[in-house]
Amino acid sequence: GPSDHHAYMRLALQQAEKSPSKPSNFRVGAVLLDSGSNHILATGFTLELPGNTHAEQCCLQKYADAQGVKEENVGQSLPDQTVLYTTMEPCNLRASGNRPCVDRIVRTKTLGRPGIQKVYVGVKEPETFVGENKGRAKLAEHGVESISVPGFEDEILKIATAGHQGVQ
Ligand SMILES: Nc1nc(=O)c(N)c(NC[C@H](O)[C@H](O)[C@H](O)COP(=O)(O)O)[nH]1
Ligand SMILES: [Zn+2]
Repeated sequence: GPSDHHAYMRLALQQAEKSPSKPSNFRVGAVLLDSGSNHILATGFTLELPGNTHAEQCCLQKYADAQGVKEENVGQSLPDQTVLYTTMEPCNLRASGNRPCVDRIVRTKTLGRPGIQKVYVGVKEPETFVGENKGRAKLAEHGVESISVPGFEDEILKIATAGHQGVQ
């Protein structure tokens, strides 16, 4: 129910606080969850893993590692009712040119596996780096529902932009 969504978004926010601040990205936290059993599959935060990684990407990579598969094939190992909580909506374009998380999420739907069914989002991505993020529509096209979890916007953005120029 709604209180569960708040609890998981709070957990994602706690992950974001672990992220080192960097002026060229946002500090984001994410939680990969089997909503059928309420078992947390993985948590992640921006830059947790080496290689300019995103929070959502770290969740997928960590779970893939635990399952002994490559991240690109992680969809085959995800439980039937997998959802993702992320403090900021998944990126649809990255200034670095690295593979966006929307593509990584869509890629989990493969070989008849349901992959990530829903993405619970704390805030939309600010237009700081790549303009308007239109990833929600792309997720919807591929059957991934995006659901807003309100109430944490100020905290999320404060954490996300720590270390940015001109932010107190
Ligand atoms: N949802 C989300 N999770 C993250 O962990 C993260 N860092 C961003 N940030 C989005 C922003 O658009 C990109 O951070 C910049 O476009 C720079 O791109 P890189 O991060 O260097 O690939 N967004
Ligand atoms: Zn991303």
